[in-house]
Amino acid sequence: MVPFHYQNDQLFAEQVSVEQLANTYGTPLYIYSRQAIEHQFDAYQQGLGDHPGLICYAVKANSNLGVLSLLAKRGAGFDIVSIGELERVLAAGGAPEKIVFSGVAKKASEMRRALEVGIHCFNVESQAELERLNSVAGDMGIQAPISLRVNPDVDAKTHPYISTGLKQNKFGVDHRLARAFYQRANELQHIRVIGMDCHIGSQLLEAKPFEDAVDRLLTLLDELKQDGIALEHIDMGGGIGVKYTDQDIEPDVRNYIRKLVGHLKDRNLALILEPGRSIVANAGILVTEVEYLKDNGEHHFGIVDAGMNDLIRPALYQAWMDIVPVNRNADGHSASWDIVGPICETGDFLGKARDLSLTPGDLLAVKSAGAYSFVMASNYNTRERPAEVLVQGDAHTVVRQRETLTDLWALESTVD
Ligand SMILES: Cc1ncc(COP(=O)(O)O)c(C=O)c1O
Ligand SMILES: N[C@@H](CCCC[NH3+])C(=O)O
Repeated sequence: MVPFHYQNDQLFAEQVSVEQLANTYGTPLYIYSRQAIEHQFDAYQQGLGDHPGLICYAVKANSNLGVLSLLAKRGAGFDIVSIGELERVLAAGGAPEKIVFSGVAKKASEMRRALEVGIHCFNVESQAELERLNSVAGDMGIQAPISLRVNPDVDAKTHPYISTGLKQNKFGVDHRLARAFYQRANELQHIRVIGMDCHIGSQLLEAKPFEDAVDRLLTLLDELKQDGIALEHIDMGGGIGVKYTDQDIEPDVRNYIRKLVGHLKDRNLALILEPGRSIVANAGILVTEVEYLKDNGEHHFGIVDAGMNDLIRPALYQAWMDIVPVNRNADGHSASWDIVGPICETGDFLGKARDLSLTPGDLLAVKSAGAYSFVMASNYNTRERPAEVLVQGDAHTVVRQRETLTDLWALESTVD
């Protein structure tokens, strides 16, 4: 599935010209391909096959209602980390009983709402959270279904900011303390223990860390059996990486899941997964227009109308994201360009040293911008966040309008 491709040197999103979309909706502009999202989600379902389980899309990766609603229609469950994400999923038509709730800082009000709507399970991340949940569920006279997020202390070999399964990370409960945690949870009147969870990090390109984590969890499951605690599911989180650079080899989703399912054979355990990036990253691009070219003899700057406020991954994680011309035929000045934005920060770049041929007015597309891109955008420098458009075949729909300037200060007031 190649959602973005060239026809006569013009970039297309499915069957729609990207230039046409930019002319219609303006830039900067996020464009998503519906087929690409569905294709990736289907790969997860196919990997699962007949094995009981649930693919809970990690809402944080791209929480646009259009994206959530198409996944809900496809049968997806959802992994959420806040009441905001919960309400978004419900607003998009997601089924509450297919929601798992992760996150280290759940408030009592968030727990109450999640219990009220009847989510599938809380991925509890600490002893203190467990006690709070027991008390909230107790006040409501019900039981809260839980899974413990185990921190298996394995090195996911990814950027340190997006590694989550090491003992120095704030996530989950140390695997050495997990058995005692389960024993305690099992004694609590308003807790129903149903699963075991882990999520070791994001943008993982190797299978080994996942395998180490599965081994740790299965050992723990066997110990729990000895304690008379039988679980219904194991949740291996998200984390499968995507190809950003030519050196990246993207893991095969179906094979990965089939392998996982193989580990669970004869164990009577459903498999839950929480993929985010691998479902949406390559289904999106950010389109930006070149405003100015600037050259000091040593450095060539292509100054574009999208900045770190629109797409922060390069600035925050030194992430490399491919930048391509929308019109490959454009006659421009060829050089090794730093593609920089309008924000007053030196770290405001989308890419450095990119061999491109540029003229002011050209359109560029930043690829793999469907995940952790618009969701991390801000209004820094009082800039409206971009519009988001979903393409399906030759049709296109605005799934989020561009903000207007007055939106930006609508909640503020002046003083005398
Ligand atoms: C608990 C949890 N589940 C799932 C995900 C989704 O991860 P990814 O987008 O790498 O698939 C994340 C983000 O890293 C997460 O924190
Ligand atoms: N925001 C990160 C991923 C974070 C994963 C969330 N646990 C990125 O852009 O790569």
